[in-house]
Amino acid sequence: MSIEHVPPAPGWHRSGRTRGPAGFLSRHRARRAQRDYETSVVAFAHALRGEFREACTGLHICHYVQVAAGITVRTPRVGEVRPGPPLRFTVELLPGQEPGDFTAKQNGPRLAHTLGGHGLRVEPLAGRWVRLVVLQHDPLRDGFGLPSLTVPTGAEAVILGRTEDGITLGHAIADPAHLGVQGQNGSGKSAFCYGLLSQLAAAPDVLVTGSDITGLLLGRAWDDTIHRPHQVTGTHDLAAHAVLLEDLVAEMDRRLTAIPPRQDKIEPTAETPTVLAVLEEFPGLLRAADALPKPKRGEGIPVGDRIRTAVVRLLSEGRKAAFRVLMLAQRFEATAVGGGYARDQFALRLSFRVPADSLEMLHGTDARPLGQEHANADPGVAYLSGLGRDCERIRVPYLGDYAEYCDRIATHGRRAES
Ligand SMILES: Nc1ncnc2c1ncn2[C@@H]1O[C@H](COP(=O)(O)OP(=O)(O)OP(=O)(O)O)[C@@H](O)[C@H]1O
Repeated sequence: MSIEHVPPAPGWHRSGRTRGPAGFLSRHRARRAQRDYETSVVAFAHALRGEFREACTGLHICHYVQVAAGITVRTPRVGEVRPGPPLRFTVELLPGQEPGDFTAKQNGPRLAHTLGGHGLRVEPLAGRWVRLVVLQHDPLRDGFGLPSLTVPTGAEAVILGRTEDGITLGHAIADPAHLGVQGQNGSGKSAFCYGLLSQLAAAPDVLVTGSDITGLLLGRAWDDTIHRPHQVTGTHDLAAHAVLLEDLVAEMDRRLTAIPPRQDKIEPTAETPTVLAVLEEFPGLLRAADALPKPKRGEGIPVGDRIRTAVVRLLSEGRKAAFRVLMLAQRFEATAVGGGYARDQFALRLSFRVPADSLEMLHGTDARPLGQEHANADPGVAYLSGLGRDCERIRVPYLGDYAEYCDRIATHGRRAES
């Protein structure tokens, strides 16, 4: 059985006022409707307490207490109940319990299903009290569009996605984290990056630079913007990718030596922007560069090695110089992304649909239980580690088709001041 609260009749308000014409009869009806409503809320709260208690017992979110008559079960006490939607109620944790106990080990969806919802969000309140919010929909299943918005500065958070408990997550590119994104063909990596870059395109203290052998994420869409001269695309001149990355390393070194006294990092400004180095399909770039004829001994360094060295330096030393790397790959295998050391530098990691072993490779053993399920994830559903949160699945926003991305960059992309 699940519980349901029937909302009051249209025109009625909790305050007791109605929207109808004034007069004795309507006041009488309003008072009666209010009484009915209050009675229904009390009955609903009573039913909810019973269901919640049973669910907690079933899931062992309870204490077993030995009394003279045998063993009795104590469950967290329910306080205020608001029928919603969404249904929310406060709960006092038992000694030794944590807010996370309600969502650990699949407890969240199980509790929510008992209470007639889809998922559960836990919001810590004061002391031992928490608020439980029963979500009606599956936030991962419901896509959400990305409005045409941009951030005014890299210090402001761009929208990353929506969690299973319905919270919208953001991330400021000025925060010291490199981003690693993996996913099979068609899993939604590019669409995610279209959304991310379009939100950053106008910020005066962000420069979107990088290498893109496909020429779709960077390149033509950015023509006429201030970012475009700092982007290299295509496979016709692979050495140009190495040159760009080496130039970025030189700029990083210049910044590191110019850090003002008593500071240990560069504060991004319009003159010294956060440099977002996008590496679209990086393993593909390395493969293509490694396939070039090797220079003879003493005649220079192979292009692939130059790219690897530059990227490892950006990853390991770039954070303090306001350099951020956004690397995309179908699979974050150490050899494919410049080594295990390079892979370890990504503080923020997102996996779109990938086989279970790839998921574990990037996110560690914590991700193992979700491996099979995530291997069949819909496009736009990603597994996320980082941001100081537990690993979780999110639905990333969808801006629309590629033409929409081009339009947004053309509209918002920062231009040189004339
Ligand atoms: N967030 C999303 N919400 C809904 N649908 C999405 C989302 N992201 C992607 N899609 C759908 O999935 C399709 C493939 O997405 P996308 O091109 O971004 O995948 P990809 O991982 O970049 O693949 P490839 O490696 O081939 O470029 C899109 O055309 C779109 O229809």
